[in-house]
Amino acid sequence: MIELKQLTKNYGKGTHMTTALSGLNLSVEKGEIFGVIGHSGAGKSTLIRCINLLERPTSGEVWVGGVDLTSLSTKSLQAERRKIGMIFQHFNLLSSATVYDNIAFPLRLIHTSKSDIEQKVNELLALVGLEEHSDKYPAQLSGGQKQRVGIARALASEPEVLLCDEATSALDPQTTDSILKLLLDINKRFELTIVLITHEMHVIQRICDRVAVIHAGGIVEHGAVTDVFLKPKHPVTRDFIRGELDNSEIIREAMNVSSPISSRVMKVTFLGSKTYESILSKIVRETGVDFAILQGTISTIKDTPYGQLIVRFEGNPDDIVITKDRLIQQGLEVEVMG
Ligand SMILES: Nc1ncnc2c1ncn2[C@@H]1O[C@H](COP(=O)(O)OP(=O)(O)OP(=O)(O)O)[C@@H](O)[C@H]1O
Repeated sequence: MIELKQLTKNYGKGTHMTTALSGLNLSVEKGEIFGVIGHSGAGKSTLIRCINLLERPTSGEVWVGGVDLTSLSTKSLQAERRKIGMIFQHFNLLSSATVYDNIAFPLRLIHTSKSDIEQKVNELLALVGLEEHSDKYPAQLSGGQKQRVGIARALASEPEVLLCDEATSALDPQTTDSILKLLLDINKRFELTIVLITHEMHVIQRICDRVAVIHAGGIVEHGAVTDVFLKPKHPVTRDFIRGELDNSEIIREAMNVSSPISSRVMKVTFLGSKTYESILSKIVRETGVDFAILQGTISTIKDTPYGQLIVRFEGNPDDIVITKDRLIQQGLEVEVMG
């Protein structure tokens, strides 16, 4: 659906030049929710603004729905842009227009009839749960309500792609959750492809199918959220996950515990239905190894349950190896940490 090829964006010239994106490649499938995460200054905003050419790349190609946007005339680009909606961190609503008129705005631009506008805006108001607020002005709304208007406005021209530029960063956790639920709902209902940028891993964990980690203008790691989240490879990814699954301190302490018999610390990861099975207890009963759980998390990544335990196994060294092998045979991920 979206393909970015060798995308480079430089701001300024000569000694004042900043390279925001450097030969970046990225591919987003139709109907998925794709997250891009990165620290401040990594190039997230530049990247998302290049997808609808709000920012024109210095070089490279931007393919959306089989069309290279960088090759189009201004008029053709305007038509293609209608297929791409966008929402913003600070909502970007027209402050002097009512909720109704904000949502109607893109439809008036393309000369939609008054009755069609009325029907469409009412549908969208119901979709985002703002039927009661259509005559209010943005200043009379909460942050979450403003973002709902932003979403309704973005959907008015029935786009195939929705770009979300830090759409929940200005909202409190509860409101963030309700907006993320709404995005999930419209993704399913309209098979809408969603690309979002964020610096918050929990946003990715909650709704994204795949994720790319951006650092210094390039993608350093990408894949299914379950893979990237549970088996991070790049230091920047590990950095983001540290807040969610921090186990460095507890492992350091566990290493210092002196034990009369041999012991190994392992990270055991369960995914999907295995999260709820009693695999660990069955295996240690057979191998005769004891264990202490040093840390444990059970949560979900989008709809997929997962569990991650940091376990110290104690016993005969051969039996500990057999325990590890059996866990792997049962389809669990095991990483020996020390
Ligand atoms: N209009 C501009 N002129 C000059 N430099 C810019 C411009 N916009 C962005 N940059 C620079 O490009 C780099 C990437 O910025 P960008 O805003 O894309 O990063 P970001 O990951 O979105 O950061 P943040 O999360 O802080 O918004 C930064 O070094 C930034 O200073």
